[in-house]
Amino acid sequence: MQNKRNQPRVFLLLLIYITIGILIYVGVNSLIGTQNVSKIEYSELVQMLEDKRIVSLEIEDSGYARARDQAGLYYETYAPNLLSDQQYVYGLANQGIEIKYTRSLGNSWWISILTFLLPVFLLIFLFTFLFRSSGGGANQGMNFIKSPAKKYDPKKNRATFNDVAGVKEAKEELTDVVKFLKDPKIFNRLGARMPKGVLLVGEPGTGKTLLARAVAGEANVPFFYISGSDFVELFVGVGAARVRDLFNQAKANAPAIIFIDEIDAVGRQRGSGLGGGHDEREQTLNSILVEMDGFDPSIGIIVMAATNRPDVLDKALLRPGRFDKKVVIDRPDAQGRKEILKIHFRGKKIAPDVDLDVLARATPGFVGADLENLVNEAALLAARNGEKFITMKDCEEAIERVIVGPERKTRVLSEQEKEVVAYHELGHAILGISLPNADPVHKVTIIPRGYATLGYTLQLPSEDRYLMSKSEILDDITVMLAGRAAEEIIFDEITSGAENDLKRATEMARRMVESFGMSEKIGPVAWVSESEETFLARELFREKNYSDETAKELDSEIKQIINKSYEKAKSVLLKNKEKLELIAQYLLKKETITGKELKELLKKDVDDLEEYVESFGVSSTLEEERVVNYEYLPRENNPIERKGI
Ligand SMILES: Nc1ncnc2c1ncn2[C@@H]1O[C@H](COP(=O)(O)OP(=O)(O)OP(=O)(O)O)[C@@H](O)[C@H]1O
Ligand SMILES: [Zn+2]
Repeated sequence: MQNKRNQPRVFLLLLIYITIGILIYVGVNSLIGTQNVSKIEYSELVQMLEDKRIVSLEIEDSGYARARDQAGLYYETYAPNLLSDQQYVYGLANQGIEIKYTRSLGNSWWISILTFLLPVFLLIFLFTFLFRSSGGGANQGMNFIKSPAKKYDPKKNRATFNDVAGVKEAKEELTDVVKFLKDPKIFNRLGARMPKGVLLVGEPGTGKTLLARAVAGEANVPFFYISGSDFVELFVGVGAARVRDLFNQAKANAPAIIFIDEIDAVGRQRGSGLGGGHDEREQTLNSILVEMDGFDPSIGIIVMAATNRPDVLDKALLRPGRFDKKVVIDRPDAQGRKEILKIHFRGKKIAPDVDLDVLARATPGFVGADLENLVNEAALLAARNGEKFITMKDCEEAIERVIVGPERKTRVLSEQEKEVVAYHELGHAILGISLPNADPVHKVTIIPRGYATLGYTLQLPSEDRYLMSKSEILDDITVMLAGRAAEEIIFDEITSGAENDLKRATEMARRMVESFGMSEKIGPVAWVSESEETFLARELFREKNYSDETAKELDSEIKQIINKSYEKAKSVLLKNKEKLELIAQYLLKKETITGKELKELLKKDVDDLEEYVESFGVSSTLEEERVVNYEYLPRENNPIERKGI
């Protein structure tokens, strides 16, 4: 957002140098040199010499001659023969004319430019050198070492947790940080160790910056903001000096929060830059590490950093004592989006037909920034149409504008697509819960992420596993196939959405048969030699160490494993079909269900479940919402009183 801010400053400085150089050069030249010189022909010079009007003659090695007459006026002409014709010059000297030979520089312009550029470059070099060696940076009085960090005073422009919605878990995780900043001493007395660094991980626009500001606001401490891309500077060493300065500023204002946005811009794995080392970035990163190790946590400084690429970060950043606390900020679910919309509709005039539930449901995949954008667009549309209130129609049009807008990276699904995704994901999740050897289900969501994933079921193994038993692998395969199975059961039609599932399941089954020796019919034989282990190698060489007959057998075994697993998935889902349908309705409304919740839902009998799902998010909340909606309106503008809107 505010990157590259300092590059222009350096260029400006350079420009000033050069301009001053030119001015001085031109000025001096015109003052001393050419001021009163009149150009004359050689013959005129000879005439003047013969008339004895000339008192002195200056002959340049370039062949130019400058003469001064009795009145003190200068004349210049090109007279190369004065260089060679020593006799003539000697004669002139004898007449009492002062003769001077000089070296010329003045007449070749590039040489003149060089003569003033050289000192400029020297100066620049000197500056660079100073930056590298200037220790504390802040006190050196040089302005552009000073970190461009923006300081937010907590009193002005304060954000609190009330300004951030849809990130309940993240807020909960950060309450400790707030408590710590409010009173660092208590924490120290209790011997509790606070993290020095908190890494906020989330996609762009999910509110990482806002959340960090809210932490500062809640704790009532100053907030120092800088973006990783600000550090990327022209001169080596500036970034590192800025880091030191930033930390010094924060320490002087402690307790405080330092927020480094886009930390991946400087925090990428070292030595991974294309074309070898990236000195400046590495130095900056190093100085961040040094500063984080250096300060005493008891003074109350928390370094927060935001990224959407935690995978590329240098491992050193994530070590204990650095960014060892990680807070993930997901895209908001329907409820979260409704709350975010509420925040941004605050203080705006909206018509009673605006239904936040409907808007929230129509915007899966939207992040906070998108929703803010939506509200702004709607307000603009209302203004353009000359309306007094933002209507539902404005909002709907605004959604479209945001969707086609240049910044959005995800697509919004149609109602029907959403339904398919819901059943598909629930298929995975229900099997994941029902099968004893499958990995526990952490959550199911139909919130799209990027173009590629429409929804996903997150399974987390309960422990790190190095060995997998046959029944575990079989259950895994069944879970993978259950998405497709659910689609088939419900819609009697299958979609392309299961492509990746099928690939993974088939690959797993192939390895069972060919590498793990887990097929009863074929027995404990590894049919794939080591060099062929990888898929790529198999594709490339296609040479087998078994006969065609064996190949057929292997293929049929693989097919059998897949088919059996698929039938198993189908039978489990068929047994739970009613529940599947009810829970799918629930998932469509809620968009994300945790594994724990899903387990409990599955335990309910069908009637209870039906009641539960139907009562979710209907009438009561809608009514509540209407009341809240009206609250946004100043009383005199309340549309209830103003008929005809
Ligand atoms: N959870 C939220 N609640 C309320 N408003 C939000 C939320 N998330 C984002 N916004 C709005 O979107 C704006 C942009 O969010 P913010 O800059 O904090 O996102 P970010 O995750 O830091 O994005 P980036 O990675 O692009 O810096 C915020 O100023 C706020 O108005
Ligand atoms: Zn799937």
